[in-house]
Amino acid sequence: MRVVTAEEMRQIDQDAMEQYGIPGVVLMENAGIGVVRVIEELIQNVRGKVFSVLVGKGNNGGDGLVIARHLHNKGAQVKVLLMANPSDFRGDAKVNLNIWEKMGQPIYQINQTTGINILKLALLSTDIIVDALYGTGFHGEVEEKVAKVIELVNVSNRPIISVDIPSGVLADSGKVLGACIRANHTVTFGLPKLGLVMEPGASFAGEIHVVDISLPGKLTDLSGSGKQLLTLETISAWFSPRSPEGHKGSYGRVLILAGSRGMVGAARLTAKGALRAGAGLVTLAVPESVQPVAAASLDEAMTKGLPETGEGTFSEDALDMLLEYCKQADVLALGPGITTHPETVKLIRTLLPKLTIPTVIDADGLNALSESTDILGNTTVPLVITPHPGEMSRLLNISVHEIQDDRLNYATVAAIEWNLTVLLKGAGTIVASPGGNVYINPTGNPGMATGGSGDVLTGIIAGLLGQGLAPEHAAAAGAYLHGRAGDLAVRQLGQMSTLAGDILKYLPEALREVFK
Ligand SMILES: NC(=O)C1=CN([C@@H]2O[C@H](COP(=O)(O)OP(=O)(O)OC[C@H]3O[C@@H](n4cnc5c(N)ncnc54)[C@H](O)[C@@H]3O)[C@@H](O)[C@H]2O)[C@@H](O)CC1
Ligand SMILES: [K+]
Repeated sequence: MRVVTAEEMRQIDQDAMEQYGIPGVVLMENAGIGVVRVIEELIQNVRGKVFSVLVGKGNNGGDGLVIARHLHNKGAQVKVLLMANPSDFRGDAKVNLNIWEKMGQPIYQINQTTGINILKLALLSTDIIVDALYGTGFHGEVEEKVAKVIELVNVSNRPIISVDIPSGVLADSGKVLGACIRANHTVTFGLPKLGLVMEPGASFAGEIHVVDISLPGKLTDLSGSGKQLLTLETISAWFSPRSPEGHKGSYGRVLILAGSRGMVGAARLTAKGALRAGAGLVTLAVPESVQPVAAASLDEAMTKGLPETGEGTFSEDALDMLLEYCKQADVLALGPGITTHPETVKLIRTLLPKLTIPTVIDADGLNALSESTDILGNTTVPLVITPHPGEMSRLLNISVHEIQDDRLNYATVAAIEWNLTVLLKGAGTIVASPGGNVYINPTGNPGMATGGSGDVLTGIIAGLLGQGLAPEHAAAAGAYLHGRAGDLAVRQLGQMSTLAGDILKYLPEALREVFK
């Protein structure tokens, strides 16, 4: 599903008005009706219920006034609480304020000194709160007066429905710089805004409902490159059912370069990730002394032992054998558990320019390249890199804080600069393609922050690449399925006890949903 910035949404609204002649007041009417419809789906009958509608001076407040009118017409008792002076209203919002006034309905101004007491009283007898203070036009931080209102609303213990976006969330980033409405539901118009799918905005938004406000499909369609929220529907379109004539060679021969003495588990988890994701054949290459251990509990994969250093990590001498194995594989995944031993680092740096097959690079595979990222940009094969913010910080040579502050931008810039697919881990994993596409993943939970979880993801992506998914689709579907499997695992096992191996166990269930 396409997601947009405030500016993109404003442009779409403007095009609807100017190119198609749809009056703004019609869009606002549709928006308000859309919210009321969602409310009716949630509580069936609004008759007799008491609503407090918080109204700001912009168009978001205008939507609030349409909502107030329709709720009133349906028999609800509605209190309009204005966080502005009536003289501040303009355009379509002013039209709707005038209608409300002409209906003889009361307006309570809560922007005055006595406002807080009026609000407290109103909230006491309120069943449901509608938040139409700020929408996509909001910038910066709410002022102190508004912050007090928001705090009262948040502790009122009443269900809160936010209009378009919770007031206080920045529409383009999901950032919350001060006070912010914590909604149970957010009804957003036309297309979801980025701030609703990126943290912390996503957590403030509660359940998201996207309603149609009659914007022409041509304006909202996802054409060319763009930003998408990953949904089951999105990723399902990238998979096709297996042909009855398929054999193991049809589903990809995946070679995995992973592990070291003391980190054999990382290698096995990667191999199992690829297998569970449907790879036809998996070969796991590990330092030679740990090969028996790697093979011991990995019935379905082949293993190879490669020359190693005294510390049990891959040595430079592994290069020729590795290149030979690559000739018999369709995809390579490298990095989990390989350490940053200087010889192993050299091996990775020498290997990269010689690669002949699509490759997924993770963990210490990325750390090996952090001082020579030019190698990444100079490979001739499709690459998918899967850094967590720490690895990304080493690659880009900027702080983790800076990366986390602008995740989408850094992932996009790196993907274009190095001409590869970037999967930036963390809450709301981002996948950016070299062509400028961006996918935001909504699945996953903090229970997945456990050793080995990333190794499983690397394996899944390699497995999907082997089955012919385009690199950006393999990375995006991999992130979605990995997160979904983690969500299913946590449902059974809880956030504290879920292990990486459990993500593997629930992956089949996540994949089954794709083929339902
Ligand atoms: N034609 C359109 O553009 C449509 C817009 N719609 C609604 O309009 C909203 C956008 O409306 P607006 O652009 O008027 O803006 P908003 O209503 O989101 O913003 C409210 C007002 O707050 C001001 N403001 C921004 N940051 C502030 C801060 N930190 N402290 C105090 N005041 C601040 C803005 O200048 C603006 O006047 C959407 O979110 C949506 O709800 C819908 O009615 C559908 C159609
Ligand atoms: K709002």
